[in-house]
Amino acid sequence: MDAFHARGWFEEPKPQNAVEHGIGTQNMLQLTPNAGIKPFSRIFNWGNIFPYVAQVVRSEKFDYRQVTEIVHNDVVFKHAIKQAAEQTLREQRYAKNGHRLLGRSISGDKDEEEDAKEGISYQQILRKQEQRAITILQEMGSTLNNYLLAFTSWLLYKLLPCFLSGVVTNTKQIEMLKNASNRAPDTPLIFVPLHRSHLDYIMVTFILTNNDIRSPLVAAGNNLQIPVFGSLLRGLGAFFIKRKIDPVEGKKDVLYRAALHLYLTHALKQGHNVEFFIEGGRTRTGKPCMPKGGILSVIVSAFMDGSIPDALLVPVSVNYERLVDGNFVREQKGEKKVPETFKKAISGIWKTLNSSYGLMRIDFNEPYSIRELVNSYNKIALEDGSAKLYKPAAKTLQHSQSTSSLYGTDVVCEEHRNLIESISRQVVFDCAAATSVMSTNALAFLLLTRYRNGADEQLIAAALDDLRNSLSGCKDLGFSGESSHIVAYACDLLGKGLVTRTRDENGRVFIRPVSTVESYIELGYYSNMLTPHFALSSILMTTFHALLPSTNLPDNVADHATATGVTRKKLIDTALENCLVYRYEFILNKPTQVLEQMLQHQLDDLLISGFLRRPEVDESENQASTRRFAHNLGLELDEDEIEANEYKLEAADMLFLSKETLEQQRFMCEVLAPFASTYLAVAQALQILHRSSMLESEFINFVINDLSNKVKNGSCAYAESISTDSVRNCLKLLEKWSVIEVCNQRGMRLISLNTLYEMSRDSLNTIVKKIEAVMPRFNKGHFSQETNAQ
Ligand SMILES: CCCCCCCCCCCCCCCC(=O)SCCNC(=O)CCNC(=O)[C@H](O)C(C)(C)COP(=O)(O)OP(=O)(O)OC[C@H]1O[C@@H](n2cnc3c(N)ncnc32)[C@H](O)[C@@H]1OP(=O)(O)O
Repeated sequence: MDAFHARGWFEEPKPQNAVEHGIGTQNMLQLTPNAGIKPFSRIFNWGNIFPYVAQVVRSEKFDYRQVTEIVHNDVVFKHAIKQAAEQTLREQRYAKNGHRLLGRSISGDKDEEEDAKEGISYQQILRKQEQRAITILQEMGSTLNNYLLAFTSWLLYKLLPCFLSGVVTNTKQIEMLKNASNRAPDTPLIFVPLHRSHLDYIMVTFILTNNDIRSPLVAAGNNLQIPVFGSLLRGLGAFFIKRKIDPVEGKKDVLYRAALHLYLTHALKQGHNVEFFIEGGRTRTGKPCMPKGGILSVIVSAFMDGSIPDALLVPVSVNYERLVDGNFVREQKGEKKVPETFKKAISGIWKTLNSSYGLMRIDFNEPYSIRELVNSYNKIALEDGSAKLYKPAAKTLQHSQSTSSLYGTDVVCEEHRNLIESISRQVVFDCAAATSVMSTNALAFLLLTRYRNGADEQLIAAALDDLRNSLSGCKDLGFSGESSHIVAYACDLLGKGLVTRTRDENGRVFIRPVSTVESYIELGYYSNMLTPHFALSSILMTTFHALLPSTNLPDNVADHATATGVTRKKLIDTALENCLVYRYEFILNKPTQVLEQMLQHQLDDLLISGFLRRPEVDESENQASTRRFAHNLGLELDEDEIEANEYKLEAADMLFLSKETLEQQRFMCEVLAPFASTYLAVAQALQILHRSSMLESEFINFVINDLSNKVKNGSCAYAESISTDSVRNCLKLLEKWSVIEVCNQRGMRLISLNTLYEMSRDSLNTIVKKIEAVMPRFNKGHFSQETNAQ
């Protein structure tokens, strides 16, 4: 194992500790930058003997101000309490009298008399709302303090090495953050990590604290408010929020919204850094989830209304060789999430301490300035001439509601929504793109896309070499060294539950995935880290094969070559449509990138790599472009000439199958095939909604059971297609396409077919066909010919 290198770490392999420092990266578990600093130069430096104690004692202490009191005294909060009381009063009157009395004023003497007769008291309601406001703030507020941070930090120095071989980060990135916070101390840092594990937020705070950067307040779901741990997290920076902000769909919880809005705004004003998980929870699939906009909208509003001069959004990428919190297989199979409890937390910690998870990699990416983001959004809006410009308020808004955030006007204006959505998609895209690929990601990806039935270790190592070549320059690799060693190392980390390694009588090692549904789903989690990177190529390859005419053309067809090719335009147009199928599954481009251009680039790359073939035309590229130019100008040509030219143009733009790379093409198609299978199963299941609506959860269970049966009887080749998350994403797509309607009845989501699809079976078949277009044609197309030939 000593030849294996985690990137930039194992320059001088040491058997006792697999991690070595490399250029630019550091193992944070071994770094105690403050330990060697003597407070008084003449005194004996005990820091050299107790480096961890010295580190935490000597690290910089900050003034972490409490903000609940400030929020409580804010006039806007008092106004929100009144608003909430009036809302309740109206509801109570409605419950007693129906809409007859809805128009009544809140506090006229006569109305109060009427209310008293019906047993309704506004003053009592107001007192209850005041009480509720205090409870909300108490439950929300963080009690971040230096002493608890220091003690926990010391404990982590001792405990983390028990189960992690290292926490790798780039020291330049830390320097960049320090400089940013020193240069503009009144500009808060907003850390936005993609969420994989509970260790994410622990490590972000640990690294910042130990590098003398202000620890952030972290938005934590209130399901983590469990005994003991809840208070600990609160003292370490957590401020608790409801995961679903409005308990009743369609009715805004104004008081809660105001509390969260004001808590965050005042925290930023008081100089706190903030961290939040923009996906709203840990990814269950290994690939990023679609972002949520609530917290970000408050931060942008704080800049807009002049509460803060700017804020720096720091996208944080986190990855693990082996996920510390176990896996999400149960949830993907449709079983309910087990709630967080004290017992579960303790047993989780115990299990973690007794296991080995390899390396954790954490990257603090280049920050975005909110000010700059808003400016560039405005620039685009100006060029477009369509959207409204966004301008920060001329002076601080102190007593009015925001017009653009959680607590504000009833409808958040569309421009603001677009701005927040663009920023959040940009951040998620960047975080995902900057996430380092770990050895386990690479191995799982190869096993699932190429060697589902297993392969010789040397073959997998050669495939890993290819993968590393194809990733070089565009993805950061969290490992280095000989591929055969990396494969063996990754197998060990994934463990016997996921992959088996057997040696035959000739001493050759054979590696294969364990063939259970659970192991495929878990391998899918590791593999999916790479899936977004190959998604566009996979869509292009799948679309190309779907568009290729039948393989059984008789040889006497007039122009065989043209008949077995696809025009570039047709390929791009159809691929664009297919990209839309995955709109809730992947963020395929940044808001600043044009998807069509990205597809064109990706297609050029596929051509360069020999996945597709260009025609061998009998004219030079120069001649072709002149012809194209003339065509575009619509120069005068006679009919025959036009026809001949168009034919030549089309022939020059044709793309053909490359028989030499069929195997690689198949691998590329395999990347998205499991998602396509899930989507197809959902589309096919829609018919059970005919003339009857169904609870969304029941429908999801139906699809998951259907997929499980298909996997069992072999009609679905991908056990990892059993994915509740992808079923949900597909339902969002169908809702967007107006195929289904989702309505909320007393907190339960009911789905039914829209009228058009209810009336006509043909329309439903069109949807099935539209989704079938993203299924690779392994059984009908050129791949099956290749298989037949073998
Ligand atoms: C030394 C060592 C120490 C170590 C030890 C450290 C430990 C230190 C702490 C531990 C800490 C634990 C941390 C755990 C990790 C989690 O617990 S992760 C889960 C919790 N965090 C999050 O969810 C953060 C991201 N989520 C959000 O921002 C969500 O929007 C919210 C705020 C939760 C609300 O979600 P929701 O109820 O689903 O509602 P959503 O559809 O998002 O919209 C709500 C409103 O936001 C606004 N909004 C939404 N989208 C937009 C938009 N695009 N534009 C404008 N406004 C928008 C609108 O006002 C919207 O209301 P409507 O106008 O639609 O009615």
